Amino acid sequence: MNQHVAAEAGDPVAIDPAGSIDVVRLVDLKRRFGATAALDGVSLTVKKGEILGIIGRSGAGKSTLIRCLNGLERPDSGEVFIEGREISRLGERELQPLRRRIGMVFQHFNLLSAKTVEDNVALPLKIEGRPRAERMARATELLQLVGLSEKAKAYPASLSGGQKQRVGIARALAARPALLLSDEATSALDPETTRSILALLKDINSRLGLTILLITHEMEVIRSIADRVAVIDAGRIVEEGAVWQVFANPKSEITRSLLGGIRPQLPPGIASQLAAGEGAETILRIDVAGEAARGPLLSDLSATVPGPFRLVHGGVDHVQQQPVGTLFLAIPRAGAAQLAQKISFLKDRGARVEVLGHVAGPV
Ligand SMILES: Nc1ncnc2c1ncn2[C@@H]1O[C@H](COP(=O)(O)OP(=O)(O)OP(=O)(O)O)[C@@H](O)[C@H]1O
Repeated sequence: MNQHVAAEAGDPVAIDPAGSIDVVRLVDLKRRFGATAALDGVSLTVKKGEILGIIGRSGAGKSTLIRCLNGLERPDSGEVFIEGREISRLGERELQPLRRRIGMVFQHFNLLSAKTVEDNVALPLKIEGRPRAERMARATELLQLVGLSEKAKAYPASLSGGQKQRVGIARALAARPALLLSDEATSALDPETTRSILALLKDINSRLGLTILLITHEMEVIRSIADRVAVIDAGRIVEEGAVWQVFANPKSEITRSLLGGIRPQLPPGIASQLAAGEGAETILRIDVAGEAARGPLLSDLSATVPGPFRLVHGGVDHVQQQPVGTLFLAIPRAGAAQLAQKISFLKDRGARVEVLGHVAGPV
């Protein structure tokens, strides 16, 4: 049963019946456009202080989700709680103070070209009617935070893309939001600038405890700074979890495909030779993560189970300080008798093992 409290604007706003203190909680959100289900029952939470990444391909429903979050779109059904308050059925007047709890960072920065950097940063406070001295003091503080103090009097046209995005981040923080919503904030930037902007977001998250919702179509962005990831496809959350666990063990095809570019894959030249049945070598894929990846897996395999094997491709990556490895081994026919033993040894050590097939000759 919903209780009611007075919102800042003075109108009744339903508070989360679950008594949740999550910054965002979406419950079974649905929104159709004709025959298209842009959101088809999305439920998720963003906890205070965490960085949640939402990833999906074009058309997955990310923009519709953002518009429901900031009240620009009304869901057909379901609930949107921001800091425990249900916002999806509020009018414009009631929405305004709640909307200020979300600071937005955009792909194309959306800075005002006729205003200086410091005036851009202070804009949300001007809209709130704060006095100029307070606005400028906050802009100075924020420009220092994002490393752009010397550009306070510059105009956006004189800034690089990365500097513009730093201004965008500073502006998003001006009104001390509960949530920073980053909508493809690094998609227009080169890889090095992307890394520096992501490092800045992570730094702000750690230093200020700021909650961040990252919307992206790039797994590399998720990998760099998110704590948790939710994968959206055709309006549904198809997978959700700690980033390193989703990297280590993706459950859905779409997640595997989004990871494709940054997780080791069997080189196409070898993959194209794979066949079922007999061959000179059997190719195994071994996925191992966390504790299981910390031990001397291959040397123990060699010492415990007789018969040769060869490392064909792969490596160990680190995601959220956890090792996440994928190795491709070739077992020559001479070692085929011990293949089952090798597989069960690896599985006992917590690895996932898949026989990909056989190749006619050494690859
Ligand atoms: N106003 C609208 N009218 C009709 N269809 C819409 C509308 N908004 C979104 N859609 C459809 O809903 C689906 C989800 O769209 P949405 O823009 O939310 O996806 P997205 O993940 O943000 O994609 P992109 O990354 O390309 O921006 C798509 O099939 C889209 O065509």
